[in-house]
Amino acid sequence: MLSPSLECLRSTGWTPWFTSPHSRPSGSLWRSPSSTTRATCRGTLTLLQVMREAGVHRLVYSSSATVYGAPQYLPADEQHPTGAGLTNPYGKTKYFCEQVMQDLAASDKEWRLVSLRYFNPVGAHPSGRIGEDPLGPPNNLMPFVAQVAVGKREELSVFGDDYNTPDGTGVRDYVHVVDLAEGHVMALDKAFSKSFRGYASYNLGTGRGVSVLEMIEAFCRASGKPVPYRVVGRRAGDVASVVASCSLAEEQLGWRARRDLQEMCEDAWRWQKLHPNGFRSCQ
Ligand SMILES: O=c1ccn([C@@H]2O[C@H](COP(=O)(O)OP(=O)(O)O[C@H]3O[C@H](CO)[C@H](O)[C@H](O)[C@H]3O)[C@@H](O)[C@H]2O)c(=O)[nH]1
Repeated sequence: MLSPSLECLRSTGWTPWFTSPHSRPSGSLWRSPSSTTRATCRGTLTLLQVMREAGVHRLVYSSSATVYGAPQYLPADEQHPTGAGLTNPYGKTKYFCEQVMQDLAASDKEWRLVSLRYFNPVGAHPSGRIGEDPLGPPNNLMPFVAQVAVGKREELSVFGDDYNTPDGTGVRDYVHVVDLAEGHVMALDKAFSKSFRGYASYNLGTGRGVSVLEMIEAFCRASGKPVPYRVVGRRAGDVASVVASCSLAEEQLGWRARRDLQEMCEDAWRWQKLHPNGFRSCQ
């Protein structure tokens, strides 16, 4: 099983490797906890093992703000405790993988491991040619809102309006996928910088909290379409608010999110409008 990957790593020589965040389950964060654990943990452990065998020691890792669980303070910086009070199995797997990488870096000075803690990636490429194409009903907020706006779904279920937030709905730190992509380029520079060894994690967000209702409003403005919604009960594993402090990424990677909520909605809408059936519309 390891040989093709090993060959691939050897042939690319020094190229660092990313792990995909796609090990996130497509349904609820609680669905199939064993397959989530298998995909995230086994995938990461296998990759690290193959990298070591191939003599490749640089990695930019896709982690998640879920490692902070229900945050004890906001905005959450990288010093915020991780692993305590994790609210779903996905968060536990990301926490575990971060711990493994820290141990690895402590045991062998060759490693240069950069973990990026994504907050809530949304939006699409501004060309409208690359976007999110969930299989089945979207689990995440923005793709669901986009599918309601384009008429594929009747209404959005808002999961709870009794949180301790300004309008009672969940608050998240949404970050444009192109900003996120740029963060990876900066992280690569870090992994290759002469002064860096070991392990480091960085938050990638905007530092701005947006509620579910604010997101609906912004999307209606960007699309010119109505987004009917109905408030239902809370979703298991959700927390009230998660907002990033991104000053470490700015200081050490030179990265800062530059795109605002309106741009996130406009780009997501362009993709959705041009490709109502996702990549199947491209054929
Ligand atoms: O149909 C929906 C979907 C979501 N929400 C609400 O919208 C907010 C955002 O929910 P998402 O599912 O879009 O995102 P999460 O915050 O649950 O999870 C995301 O952020 C996490 C970090 O905080 C992880 O990175 C995870 O992989 C990523 O999907 C939450 O308040 C949620 O309750 C709804 O009201 N209705």
